[in-house]
Amino acid sequence: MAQADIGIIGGSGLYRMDALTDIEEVTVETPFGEPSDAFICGKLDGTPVVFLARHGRGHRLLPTELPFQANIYGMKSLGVKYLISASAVGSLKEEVKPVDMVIPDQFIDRTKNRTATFFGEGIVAHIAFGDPVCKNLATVLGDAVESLNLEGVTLHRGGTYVCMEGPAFSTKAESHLYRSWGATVIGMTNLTEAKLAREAEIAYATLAMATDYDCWHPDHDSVTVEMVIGNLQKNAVNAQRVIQDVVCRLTENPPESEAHSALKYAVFTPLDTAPVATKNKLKLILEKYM
Ligand SMILES: CSC[C@H]1O[C@H](OP(=O)(O)O)[C@H](O)[C@@H]1O
Ligand SMILES: Nc1ncnc2[nH]cnc12
Repeated sequence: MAQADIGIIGGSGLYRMDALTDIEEVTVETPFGEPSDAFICGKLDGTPVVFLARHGRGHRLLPTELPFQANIYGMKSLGVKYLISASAVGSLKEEVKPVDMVIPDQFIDRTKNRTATFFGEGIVAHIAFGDPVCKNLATVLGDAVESLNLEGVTLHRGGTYVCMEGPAFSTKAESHLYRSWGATVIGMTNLTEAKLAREAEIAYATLAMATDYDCWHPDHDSVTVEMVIGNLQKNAVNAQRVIQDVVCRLTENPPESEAHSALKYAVFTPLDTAPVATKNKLKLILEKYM
């Protein structure tokens, strides 16, 4: 099976990477069910990468329906060590305008209906998640954005991403509440992915691209899909340029990441007495500690 150190998950609007060459579609079977779509393995300027359309090609899956565990497990099984998420978000701050890019360094969990761990069934682990994003990967991502000087795009390094369940957008009361908490952007996917990536010891960072001002903004009564789609295409073009640049930087200088040893002190259950079936299910993730 193809292997790559770098994975890319494309969110709303980003369903393919135009610059990929030597493409091979890989279907991965996982103990956590079917991933969102086939993994698109290929090369970006000569570097092997894996791309996955988060909602599937054709955008078929609701945020709640996303097979987060299978997607991250699939990336792990393809050898991914650095995972970049490209995502559409609503802006919760005046200064973050639509088409701006934010590289969040924190998340607030407002999800209600999804599984955000690989563990359970006899094996307990608690990963550290105080810094949920890989700082070094986020720095490389920010440097890539900065170097490109994209027209009309301001980069915001750091910020808090509220992850809501969806699929409906927020009420005004919720949107104002999140602003009062000092949050920067809102989306429906990245916190769940970041947790699972950390459990799988994959460094994770998000390129969040604003599509709208959510519903708090006095000039916008409600968020509409029309509003979001208007900016998605521009964001998808920009995201591809950023990703190409990031891949080049990661190839030249792969950063260290604390995520790569996240499980070292996280597993509470003695593995020698843990259920064999669960050990087998988690072998890919726990192998180096067994
Ligand atoms: C199409 S607007 C709402 C949708 O867009 C974002 O998806 P993603 O994070 O995959 O880019 C947001 O989280 C919602 O799922
Ligand atoms: N306003 C918003 N709320 C949640 N997810 C979003 N994705 C894009 N815009 C969003």
